[in-house]
Amino acid sequence: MLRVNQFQTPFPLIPSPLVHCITNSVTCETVANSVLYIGGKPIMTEDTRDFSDLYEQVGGVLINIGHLSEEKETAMELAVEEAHKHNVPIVVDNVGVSSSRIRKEVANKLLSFEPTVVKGNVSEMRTLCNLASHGKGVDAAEEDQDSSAMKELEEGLLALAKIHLNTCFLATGPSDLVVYQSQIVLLQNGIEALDQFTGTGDVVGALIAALLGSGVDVLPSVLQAVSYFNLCGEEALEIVQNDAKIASIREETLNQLSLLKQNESWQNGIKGDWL
Ligand SMILES: Nc1ncnc2c1ncn2[C@@H]1O[C@H](COP(=O)(O)OP(=O)(O)OP(=O)(O)O)[C@@H](O)[C@H]1O
Ligand SMILES: Cc1ncsc1CCO
Ligand SMILES: [Mg+2]
Repeated sequence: MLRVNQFQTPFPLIPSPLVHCITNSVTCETVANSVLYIGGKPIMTEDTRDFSDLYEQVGGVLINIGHLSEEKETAMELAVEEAHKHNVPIVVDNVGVSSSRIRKEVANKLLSFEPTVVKGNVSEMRTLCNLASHGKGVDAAEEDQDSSAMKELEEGLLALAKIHLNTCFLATGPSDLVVYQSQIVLLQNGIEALDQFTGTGDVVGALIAALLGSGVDVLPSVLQAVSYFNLCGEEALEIVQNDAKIASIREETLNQLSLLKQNESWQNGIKGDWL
């Protein structure tokens, strides 16, 4: 069992981290607001002329490959270089990597920069491990979520983690697999509805970048950001129970991002195990 008080709560985020996000325009606004709701400061820019000044202030960076273009690819590489120069933690979200060769090329190039965290849903992370993936577009497939597929993914991520010693790998889904060096954790919070509206994975990536940006260590940042988001979903379902329309669950999950952290014992709800 994961001991819930093993890690100090990261909230309030002090100092409030500036989180530079290069992300997709589908969920850009939701991602920016989510960073604000948990106490960070988002800035969404892809104009490389901003970067050298900006990185004097940036605490964490999110690179989400959901919407690619050649210009964006260049911006992503420059942002990662600036981040390294300034010792800024980097989160890479491999959105849609199972669905096109160019996304896989970009994902592999970004991985070679040794990001702090590399994430995706289970199908996306299978692609990164060179395992067969049934992911469709930006969504994961059920076939990639059964126990034998998860075991295979665990082994694939362990092998990647042996090569990339400074990178923590996160595969999200009904259970979330976290592999960092030789440590493996399986998290179990969340609700099914979190896979029924878009951008939940994008938000989780931004929350991780915010926690890293306020100085939280790598493994606690990943475990707490995923669990916090999923507990917000659980709270939301309780609140809207009698009106369980998907957009209401979405809205209440986002409301909970600013509310749940006011409960000092929010971590008591975390479910997970070291494997
Ligand atoms: N069936 C489920 N049960 C519980 N939690 C879930 C479920 N599906 C997803 N989640 C949670 O929702 C969050 C996003 O996971 P998901 O794997 O759907 O990301 P994603 O596919 O990258 O999302 P998106 O592309 O829409 O941004 C994670 O915190 C995950 O734990
Ligand atoms: C639907 C979609 N397409 C590209 S990015 C995105 C949002 C989920 O990440
Ligand atoms: Mg999803």
